Amino acid sequence: MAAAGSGEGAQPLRPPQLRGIDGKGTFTHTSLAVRLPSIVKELAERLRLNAPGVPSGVIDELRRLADRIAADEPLAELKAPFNSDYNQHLRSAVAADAAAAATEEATAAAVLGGTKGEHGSALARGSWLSLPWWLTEHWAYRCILEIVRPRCGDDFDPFQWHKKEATDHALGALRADLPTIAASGKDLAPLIVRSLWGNRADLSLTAGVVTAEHHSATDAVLLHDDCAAAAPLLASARSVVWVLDNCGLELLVDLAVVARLLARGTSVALHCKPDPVFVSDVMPKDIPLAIEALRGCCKEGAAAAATLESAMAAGPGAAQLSVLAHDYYVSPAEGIDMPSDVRALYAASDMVVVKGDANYRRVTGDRHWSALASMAGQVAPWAPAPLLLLRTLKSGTLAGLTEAELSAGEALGPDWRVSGKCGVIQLVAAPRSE
Ligand SMILES: O=P(O)(O)OC[C@@]1(O)O[C@H](CO)[C@@H](O)[C@@H]1O
Repeated sequence: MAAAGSGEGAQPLRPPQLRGIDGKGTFTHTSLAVRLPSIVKELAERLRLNAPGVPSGVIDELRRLADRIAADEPLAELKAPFNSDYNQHLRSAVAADAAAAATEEATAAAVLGGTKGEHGSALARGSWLSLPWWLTEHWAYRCILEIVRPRCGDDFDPFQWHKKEATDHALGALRADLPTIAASGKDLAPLIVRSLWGNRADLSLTAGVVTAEHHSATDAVLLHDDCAAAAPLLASARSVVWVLDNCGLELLVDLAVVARLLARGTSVALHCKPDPVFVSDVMPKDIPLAIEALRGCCKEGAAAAATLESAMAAGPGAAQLSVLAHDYYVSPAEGIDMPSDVRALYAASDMVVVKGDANYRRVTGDRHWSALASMAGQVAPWAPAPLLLLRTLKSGTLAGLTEAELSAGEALGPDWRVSGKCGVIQLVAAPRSE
């Protein structure tokens, strides 16, 4: 087990983070070597076709970025002032890997009589595949911003066409869902389950191509279900932080569910990304657009939109809706290292709903936990409030399962952890520290 990344000495030991060099054939390797370059290439192509105002130099640079990732080049420090905080993450990771590589090399040399340790020398590369995936994936989106912002403007969202398309595609499924969501009663379990499966419809899984394939949950497998404990806790919550994930069906369903919470008197703070990342992740400007889509969808959508808007304007004493975009959510920081202001907001709420795969990876630190590791005891004992993790499995990190759940997952075939077919509803209720 490796020591905690940037944490202080008192932190418990944690397993290593996922990396492309975990091996050919691993999802992490394929995701970095193939999928990420295709996301960037697809973006370049979309901008060429959809955004005539985007200079051709931007398109060319995006293509070159895709090639650099595919060629597993070493990461270079970012240059734009808005990216300056990120370089510290890179420097720490490179320094930690250089130290680990030196140890591995020495061990391999001693054990193998002078032969170099392959993993050790790979670790020392400081490249897309060798550095922690959690860092390199964020890095790719910072590089994209560094290419587009100077020439397209600070507010330019290169994924705006993806997001619009995902929203348009979602309307049919949404129309079918909204009456059920609007008619939900005291038991919030069905709303929790609906919000979970909204996370299947995600664009980075399909490398930026919008499909309707994941809009239905009929073939989905709920591997771990803490609804029985989570639903009453959510029902009694006075204030909830809701960490959003993707635009499209997921955001639309989540807003409809949030409208139900507001109608019950629960205040909700929506937390989202300040910058465009992971293709379709929600930024503040996407929320009014989603509310408009809800309004135009059907009468239940219009009612939800009205509830959301009046809660945004509500004063003290009424259920309020607020939106916060925080840099934490676009940084490669792990949950254990969350900034103190985010920690305080979590601690002041009765529950934090954490949506999706990437936000789950942040909670686990994107580490190689045993799937049987205890969420509250080992993975996230630092949680300042009960966390409700609603995640479809689209990447390797996983914890908090029972032996039976692990066997059930394994019985589904080799890609059960990454295919988006399985979901988990996990309540992480570590003892509160007050
Ligand atoms: O957070 P989401 O939208 O659920 O999923 C995002 C994500 O799954 O997309 C890729 C899919 O494998 C991963 O890099 C990343 O974690």
